[in-house]
Amino acid sequence: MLEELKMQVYEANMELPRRGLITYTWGNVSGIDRSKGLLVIKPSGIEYDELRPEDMVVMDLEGNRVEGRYKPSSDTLTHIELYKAFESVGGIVHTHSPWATSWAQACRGIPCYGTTHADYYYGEIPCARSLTAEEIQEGYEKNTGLVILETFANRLPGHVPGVLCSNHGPFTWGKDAGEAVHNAVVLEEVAKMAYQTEQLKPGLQQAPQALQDKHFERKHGANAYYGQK
Ligand SMILES: O=C(CO)[C@@H](O)[C@@H](O)COP(=O)(O)O
Repeated sequence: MLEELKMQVYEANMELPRRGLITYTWGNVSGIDRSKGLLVIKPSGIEYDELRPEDMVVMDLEGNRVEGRYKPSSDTLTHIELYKAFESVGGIVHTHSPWATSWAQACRGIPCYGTTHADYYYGEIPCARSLTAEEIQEGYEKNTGLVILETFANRLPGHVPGVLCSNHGPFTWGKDAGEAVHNAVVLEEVAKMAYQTEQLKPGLQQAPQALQDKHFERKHGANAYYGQK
């Protein structure tokens, strides 16, 4: 079942160590088939160099395993909350990539200091609030998804394709698993640049709004013209 999606999700997972976003098994990628209401996700805790396409786990949106010999990623219920709320999203990534995770551990959103950021993320990349002790003890992974959704109450997931979870790490998404990985790579680069920018100039303001608007619009707006559009 879902052989093509399994291959896509497998390849997207394997891109994480190639891009230096993963140490050991610290991350996961999923993709969804909306017509079937099923998602495919990496199994939990299996070393990347042992992973095979057929090891990907098929889940329904209620959190039941539909196919696969392994247990799914421990973050599956977070992915499910995001898929349920963000209808345009087709792929999700979670990593502990060090620069993005450093901002998450500082419980800080990443300000938009330049056009690299604005080309992909419109405005600050937010940091979701910390979970309460009760939210951690009961339903932790689902609640991680719910606080991300709280953070997006007044944001569009298509404008800001990622978030930081306080004291934890980043989640990113996209139209499919490959685009979600692309956005994870960009987030890591932008997190590094923002840190270095603040070292060079503490107290800096975000990039001018007109510049942020121009760079986001020319790639993603109704009249986008970046590349071969
Ligand atoms: O946050 C954590 C562990 O603290 C997980 O995201 C990470 O180790 C990946 O777990 P899975 O192998 O996907 O279950």
